[in-house]
Amino acid sequence: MAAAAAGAFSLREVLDAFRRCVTEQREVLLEPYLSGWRGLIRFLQSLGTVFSFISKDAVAKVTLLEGHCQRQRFVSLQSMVEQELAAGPAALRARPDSGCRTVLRLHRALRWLQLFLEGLRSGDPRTSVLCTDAYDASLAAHHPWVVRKAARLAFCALPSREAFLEVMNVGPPEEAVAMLGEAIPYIGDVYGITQELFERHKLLDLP
Ligand SMILES: CCCCCCCC/C=C\CCCCCCCC(=O)N[C@@H](COP(=O)(O)O)[C@H](O)/C=C/CCCCCCCCCCCCC
Repeated sequence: MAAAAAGAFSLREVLDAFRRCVTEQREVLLEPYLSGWRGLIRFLQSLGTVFSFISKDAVAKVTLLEGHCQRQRFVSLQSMVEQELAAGPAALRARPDSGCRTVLRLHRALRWLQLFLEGLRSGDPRTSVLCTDAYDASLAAHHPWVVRKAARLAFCALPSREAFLEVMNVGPPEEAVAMLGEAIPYIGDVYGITQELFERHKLLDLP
């Protein structure tokens, strides 16, 4: 039985989802994008209640996007941006539930993930420090003081590097590290395409 079907986290399945995201035309497909996020959230939920304020926010954002995809038949990030912008940039900026503003939050979190996985791969055993550094270089600037405080406190409860490598469910630590090396470029690719798309449409500061 696949690890995901059994409810366990599998880095392989997250990697596969992000690999499936990017088409030959460099479009980002939303179904595998959200599937990758669901896999990551499963992992976060397994870390315990101290992280539940983070996982609840991530679940809410993925659920909102799934609803948009079903109702508006969005297939790719590019089609979502195009359709939501059709009403004009001002109308889009006024919408608190738009797909674009919601993807932007996950997009910033994807940068956090990329930096954190690079840190794990580097061999540095200080997971809390790695996580805080990645957070400070990505999401922190977009969060109010109280969220930054709560997030940094939660990072102190992170498991050790060995535990992270084990929970990836890909075998011995050296294989887990190799898989990190495989996964990071796919995540970086999705991040880069999204960043360029949002930059081009001036959507990087959607309120
Ligand atoms: C083997 C290694 C695997 C690593 C797997 C990591 C799994 C991480 C899974 C999910 C990451 C969390 C994604 C959080 C999305 C946050 C989006 C956001 O910025 N939301 C804020 C703004 O939203 P709006 O109010 O504008 O709608 C919202 O205010 C946030 C609230 C919650 C706090 C978010 C803190 C984010 C910290 C990210 C690091 C997660 C640490 C996980 C440790 C493994």
